[in-house]
Amino acid sequence: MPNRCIRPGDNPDLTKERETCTFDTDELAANLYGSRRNLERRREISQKVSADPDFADPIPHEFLSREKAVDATAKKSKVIFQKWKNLVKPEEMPHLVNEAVGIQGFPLALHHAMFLPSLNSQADDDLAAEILPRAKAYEIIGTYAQTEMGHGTNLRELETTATYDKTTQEFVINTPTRKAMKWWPGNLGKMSNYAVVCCQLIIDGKNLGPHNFLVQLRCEKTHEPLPGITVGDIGPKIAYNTTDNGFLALDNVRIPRRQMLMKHAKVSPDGTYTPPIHAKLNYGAMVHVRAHMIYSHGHLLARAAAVATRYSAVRRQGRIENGGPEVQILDYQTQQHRIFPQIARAYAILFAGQEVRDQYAKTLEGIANGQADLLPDLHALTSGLKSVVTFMGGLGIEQCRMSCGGHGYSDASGLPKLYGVQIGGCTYEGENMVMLQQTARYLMKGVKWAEQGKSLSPSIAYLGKKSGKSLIGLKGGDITREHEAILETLEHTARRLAIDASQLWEKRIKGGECKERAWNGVTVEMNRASRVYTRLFMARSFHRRLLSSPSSIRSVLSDLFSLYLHYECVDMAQHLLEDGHCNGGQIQYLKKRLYEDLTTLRPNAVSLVDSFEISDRELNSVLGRRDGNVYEALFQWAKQSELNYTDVLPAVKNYMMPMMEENRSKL
Ligand SMILES: CCCCC/C=C\C/C=C\C/C=C\C/C=C\C/C=C/C(=O)SCCNC(=O)CCNC(=O)[C@H](O)C(C)(C)COP(=O)(O)OP(=O)(O)OC[C@H]1O[C@@H](n2cnc3c(N)ncnc32)[C@H](O)[C@@H]1OP(=O)(O)O
Ligand SMILES: Cc1cc2nc3c(=O)[nH]c(=O)nc-3n(C[C@H](O)[C@H](O)[C@H](O)COP(=O)(O)OP(=O)(O)OC[C@H]3O[C@@H](n4cnc5c(N)ncnc54)[C@H](O)[C@@H]3O)c2cc1C
Repeated sequence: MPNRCIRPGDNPDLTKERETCTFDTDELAANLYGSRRNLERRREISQKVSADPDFADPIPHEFLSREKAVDATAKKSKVIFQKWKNLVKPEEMPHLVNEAVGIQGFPLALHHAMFLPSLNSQADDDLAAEILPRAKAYEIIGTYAQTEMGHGTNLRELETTATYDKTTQEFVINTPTRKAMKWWPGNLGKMSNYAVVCCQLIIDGKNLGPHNFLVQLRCEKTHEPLPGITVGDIGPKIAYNTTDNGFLALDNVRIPRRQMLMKHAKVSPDGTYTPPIHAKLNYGAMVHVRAHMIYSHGHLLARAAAVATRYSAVRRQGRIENGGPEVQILDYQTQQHRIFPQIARAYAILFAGQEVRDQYAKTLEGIANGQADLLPDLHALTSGLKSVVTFMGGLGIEQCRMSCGGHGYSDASGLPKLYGVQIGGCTYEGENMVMLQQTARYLMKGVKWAEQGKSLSPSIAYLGKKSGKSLIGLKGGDITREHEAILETLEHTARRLAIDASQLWEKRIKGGECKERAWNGVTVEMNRASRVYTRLFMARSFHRRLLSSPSSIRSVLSDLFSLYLHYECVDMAQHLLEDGHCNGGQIQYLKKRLYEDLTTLRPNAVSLVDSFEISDRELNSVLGRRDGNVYEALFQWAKQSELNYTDVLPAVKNYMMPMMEENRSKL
């Protein structure tokens, strides 16, 4: 079944790859994006962005200074949020932004990712009615300022205060120390004129913990900082350099009482405090991003896998047997072992990302109706997924980069930037080690509920099941039964690790340690349990997708799922072996199956990444271009380096030439 990416003039190796494809790449892409219509819209947006002169790049971003890159990004963002705003649906916006602007951030990133969601879910009706229409119409730009120079993880110790003044019915917002400055919030430095600022709420001298407040930072007319406000950019970073992550100090800035976000927690004019229905509803914007970043991080890995796979199909280097032409590097088993699991993981993450977004929407609906009972499960799942996916994605992108040899190290590959953006996710929205512990807290409760025979939510239902013997390798040639056997083994392992961690914790408590110190003595094991819980969820989610897929793509998805399961199990072999649930022979069997999967998937590798349906513009990689004509493109790309504007650089003229001249004259 030919892949529809084939076009005349393409690199012949890539064309051959696409001709040997065994499935309909459009069917898989439509399944990935939800429907044929969504796929068509995705293509339409890509084509229209490419054709819009307002989005044209005179030179690639990689060659721009930070200031110029920020400028170009702001210019394009204006086009998106004025000219294009009504041409796309909200759910198409992330694709439009990726396509038009790229992945390093843009002036309205935090406005969309956190400012609007905070206001939507936490502002009371009056404040929402006043501010939301203005924010949605982009009359103002906002961000989410929570992290401080001294505290990011431990929100209980944030130092910024909002002290209620009953006499004027105002909050006084203050930054008491240098390290209490807000530090890191995206788009805070230069773009935003408003922010949701997280402060300790103080009433009558009593600290009621972190709450959110809407604060105007800059004059709406001049954009100058308002009195009492010190604000700016924190400087260059590994990536996200078109984002103005910022600092902010507030010197006793007064805001009206109604600018506290009071949908859940409330302060009445006389200073009476009413707590929310769930203590952590103030943390809702973080759950929003965690729930959405899974999918977007899956897409980052998908891009890297697309670059590495296509490039490995056009790159020829060395021979496997003597004689004949040099081989495509994609034929080396080590190359397949590096790249194919990344393709499978990218699909797995995208599928899980879609499921968790749906779960988030349901939870939000419940909260709107006064029911927060789905929140703990969602918080545990998003915390685990955010941690596992960003780490897995970072490792995967780095594998893809290394698999492209020297050219992978060049910005022309697009891979270094992808890596920088991906690993940012290990830190933001809660450092991974910290978030895994949030998941572990929930697992520990789950273990107890299971012991007590209580009902368990779907994501931890496995904690209540009984383990049988692992049937890996004992299910004959039936792939469906093999998948089930592996999933059951993963369930056993996730359950066993959670129970072991719980017992280790209890043992320390019984030994005399307080709960918290005992916890710190077992967190490595706790986090291990959280990771396996998360990886089990991802495997189950992929399996659900496989079972519901149309027959036209069932076979290739099943091959991919097999590789995914075999790879994950070999990667986690230590956990499978530790309690004797699996034996060495079963791990050998899984490895053998994995190597078979590499061979099975080889003919479909290029087509599997074509089905990610990432346009050349969005991919932004000379090595990953759809037509595979990389060498000429590499030279054309390098010619644009600013060092090539002149043959003899001032740096050479001013320093190197005189040095050589002086040294020559000494002889
Ligand atoms: C154009 C359109 C674009 C659309 C874009 C949409 C999506 C965007 C996708 C990508 C984003 C792109 C760009 C954005 C890039 C970067 C943005 C980054 C932003 C930030 O980083 S914001 C700052 C984030 N900061 C953190 O995450 C801090 C981490 N720390 C914490 O969360 C907490 O301090 C803590 C670790 C959870 C501890 O808090 P604490 O109050 O001490 O609580 P505990 O005692 O540990 O727990 C008590 C109890 O509460 C439960 N809990 C904790 N948190 C939550 C929560 N958020 N929700 C629900 N429940 C929660 C916890 O489980 C405990 O429960 P128990 O039952 O066990 O008691
Ligand atoms: C690209 C980027 C964008 C960001 N955007 C925003 C934004 O828009 N708004 C905003 O408010 N913030 C933002 N942040 C800040 C980010 O949310 C914090 O950096 C993050 O929550 C981690 O907090 P921290 O920096 O205080 O790290 P720390 O907590 O100091 O972590 C340092 C180390 O200590 C460990 N550690 C800390 N506490 C524990 C614990 N309890 N148990 C075990 N280990 C622990 C961590 O695991 C880590 O290894 C952004 C950060 C980045 C990198």
